[in-house]
Amino acid sequence: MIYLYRVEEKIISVKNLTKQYQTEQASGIQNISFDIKGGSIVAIIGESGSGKSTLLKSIYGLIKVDSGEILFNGKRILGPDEQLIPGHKEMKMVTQDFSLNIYAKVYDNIASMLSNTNVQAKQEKTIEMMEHLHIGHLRDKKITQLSGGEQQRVAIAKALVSDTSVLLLDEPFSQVDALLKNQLRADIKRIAAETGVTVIMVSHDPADGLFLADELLILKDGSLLQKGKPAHIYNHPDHIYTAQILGNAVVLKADDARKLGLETVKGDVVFYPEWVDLKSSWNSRRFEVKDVYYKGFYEELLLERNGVQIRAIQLNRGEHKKNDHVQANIDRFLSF
Ligand SMILES: Nc1ncnc2c1ncn2[C@@H]1O[C@H](COP(=O)(O)OP(=O)(O)OP(=O)(O)O)[C@@H](O)[C@H]1O
Repeated sequence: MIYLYRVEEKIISVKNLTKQYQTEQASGIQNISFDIKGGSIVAIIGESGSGKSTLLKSIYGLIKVDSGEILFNGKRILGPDEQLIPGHKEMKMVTQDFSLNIYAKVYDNIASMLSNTNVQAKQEKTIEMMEHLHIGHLRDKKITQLSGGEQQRVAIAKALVSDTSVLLLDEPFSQVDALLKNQLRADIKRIAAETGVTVIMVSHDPADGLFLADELLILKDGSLLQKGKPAHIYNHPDHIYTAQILGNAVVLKADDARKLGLETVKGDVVFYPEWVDLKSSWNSRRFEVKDVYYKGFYEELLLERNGVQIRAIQLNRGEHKKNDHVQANIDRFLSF
């Protein structure tokens, strides 16, 4: 497959996009602007109702927006009222139901996206795409004979086979278990690198974006809170919500923060549990371990001092137990 776009080139520009639904509460998306580089993986993260699907469908041209515009390589994307078949020919969207012909074979599902003008080219492209997705061995199976993860791969192969530049994924991992999810995330990353396709995905699970994305977009109540590289946003969140959704951050009111000796000029104090350094000690920073939560390869401790509770990570499982006293230094914190 041809590498279609260099990473630095802007493929999509969203400008001041607003869509309000006619409901009593404010809903939809408000005045959203951002650019997407060709060949990158972008994850739109936010809780249910934050406007993720509205934004994704608008980019694809499925929603008539109230104001603003979306440009694809500099050209305005038309809304559903402006063309006969809504959507965009260089983009494909994979929805949660995969939209496959369940009675047809894997090969035919994928090949159906290509024209019959050159039968040999059609065959070669279909086989090449099946190989990219590691589903060549499933070629003659019917969709009903496949697992959820296999169906997902077929859906992605079908979406990518017809020279697609942008793959839109709506909650791609919602139907699969944790083990398969890790595999599919890695697959999407590999396929994007191999084909050069731009991926825009929507997820309510921030771990998807942190693992996969070159850029994260954090949405809340229809507004774009922050956009940037996952590690940057994680370490420098602009909003408390971002720190909470990405890393289950501890949030303390200024009064409570002061009770722990944290001086803040502004309101709330925010830090991630892994920013707390634990030591067995009896000096003034003593916390009581109120509870221990098992998390697999680590434990999370619920700590209390002067009536204020915080959480910390304990990698050395069992080192500090319930009712123990520990020294907890909050190495870094943010003020909001
Ligand atoms: N067709 C519609 N008519 C009225 N309101 C809608 C419509 N579609 C979405 N909304 C509302 O707009 C807001 C954003 O919805 P959207 O589906 O974009 O959010 P989301 O982040 O994708 O949520 P989820 O993760 O639950 O799918 C919600 O308050 C939702 O109820």
